[in-house]
Amino acid sequence: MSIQQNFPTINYRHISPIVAASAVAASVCYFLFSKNTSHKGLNNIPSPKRNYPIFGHMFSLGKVPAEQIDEWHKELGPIIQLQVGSQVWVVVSNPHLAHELFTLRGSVTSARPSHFYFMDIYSRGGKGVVFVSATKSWKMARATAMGLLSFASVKRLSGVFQKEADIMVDYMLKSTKKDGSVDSLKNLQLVAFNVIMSTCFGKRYNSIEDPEVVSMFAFINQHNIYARIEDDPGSFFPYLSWILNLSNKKRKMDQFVRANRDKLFYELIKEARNGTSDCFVKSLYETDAKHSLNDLDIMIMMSDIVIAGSETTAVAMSWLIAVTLNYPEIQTKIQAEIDAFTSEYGRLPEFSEAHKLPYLCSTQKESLRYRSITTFGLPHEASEDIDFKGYHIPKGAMLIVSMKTLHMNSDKYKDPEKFIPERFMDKYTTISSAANGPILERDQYNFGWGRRICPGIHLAEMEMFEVFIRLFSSCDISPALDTNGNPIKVDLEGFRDYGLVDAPLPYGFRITERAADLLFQVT
Ligand code: HEM
Repeated sequence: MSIQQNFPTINYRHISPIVAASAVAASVCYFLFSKNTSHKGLNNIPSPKRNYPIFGHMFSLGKVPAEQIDEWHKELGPIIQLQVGSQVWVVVSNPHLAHELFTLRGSVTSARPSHFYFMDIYSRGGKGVVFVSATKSWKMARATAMGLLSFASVKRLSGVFQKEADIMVDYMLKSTKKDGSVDSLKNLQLVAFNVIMSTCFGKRYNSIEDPEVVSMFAFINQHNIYARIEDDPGSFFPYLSWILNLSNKKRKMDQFVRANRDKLFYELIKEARNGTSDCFVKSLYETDAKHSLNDLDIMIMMSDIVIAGSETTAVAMSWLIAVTLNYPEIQTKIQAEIDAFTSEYGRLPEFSEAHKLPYLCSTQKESLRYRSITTFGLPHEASEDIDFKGYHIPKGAMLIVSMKTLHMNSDKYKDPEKFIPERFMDKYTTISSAANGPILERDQYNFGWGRRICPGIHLAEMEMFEVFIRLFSSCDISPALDTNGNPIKVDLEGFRDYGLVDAPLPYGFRITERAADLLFQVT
């Protein structure tokens, strides 16, 4: 299992001796010359022992930081402070605290921590939505993204979701016949990617091996690598910024982004503008001609949406399938619910009728709760000193949520280690309205908080709904078989670092058509 921490990713295997040695030297200077400030009347946030000079808690975080942080929360409570190099991390693990910090105090907690690659190279000094601080330009980009991804706008895309889901099911059926099983992620990645590409550029691909898809994933993969500490030692040890300046890494990063991301996206934008399909690019250039985004703003926004919107949804769907393979009764119940709908209405349900499928919708919520898509969401930053519930949070502190601890909170969720969709069945709400509603009614927290809450939530929710309706109405899924013909259990405990997200460990599964008398024929 790999070590994973989002934005920036710390992968200790990638801390070279030169970075470590320079960190020691630089941080000694930092400690000698930095001012010691006190904050009258305010308490220090509880902080774990094993805080070593220079590196702070960096190496105490262990191989799986989420698990160590979970332990520290059990020992010290729902808010803890860590020192990681020269960075201060404030980690919260309680829904109410997170809500107060990120939503109610959002005016001072909605910045993003500075990271050289994200800010200077990828976002060209602050353009786009995801990786930039809470500036005026972010506000404008975010408002545009919110418009593109609004419920009304996404609802018009249901045909795209349905078509991609049908193609996926058909392809998986053929692959199971041919190869015996299908991969846990690849087909879901293609659906999610095609949904985003159709939405943004009016373009889809037949295969994940298509050269353009390969180039896109290669770009995203390298993008995730540049997020690691090795590539931005300056944010952990400010005195190390010179390393980036001296080495030609900055130039390499810049060349990489221009030669790959910019080239790819400008080409896609050109095609979309000349094409006939309705898509975000067309709408930005034609319908909303009054908006004040320029070509570079639009290119970076599209890149943000592709990066934020494809792997996340694919991984969420892969977790739900993984759980269903280990607990076959879930599939039986979902199918019974869909069958009841189709026999009453003579057709498959639309997303607007999701409330008539409370078990499927609750399973989606429970799957997101049971296995979080990210370890820590995306970090925010304190843009000024904050007095938070009698604690002092220093300006510049990185503010993160411990998703695992939050989703395994036994005050909020009874028997949190168990997969129980029924826990959400007493009151139907969509995932998006729960996430944007009162704190007590939130079902899970994967989509973040406050002013930075995920604007793609409607798209993600509708896409997942359409995929599961199409998959479970016409097919049965079952685990792959070993060489003796025995079903292989899926490992739900481990996860693999998939850039911004935590994916299930690879598994295979079979999909077969349901018996003809059960099958509702899609026309
Ligand atoms: C299961 C699917 C998804 C999950 C779990 C997810 C999760 C998140 C999280 C945790 C954040 C950061 C929120 C914060 O800072 O508090 C975020 C931001 C964002 N997401 Fe998603 N996301 C998903 C799908 C999508 C999709 C489908 C899109 C676009 C089509 C999208 C676009 C964005 C954008 C643009 C942001 C940046 C918002 C900002 O910084 O202002 N996401 N998402």
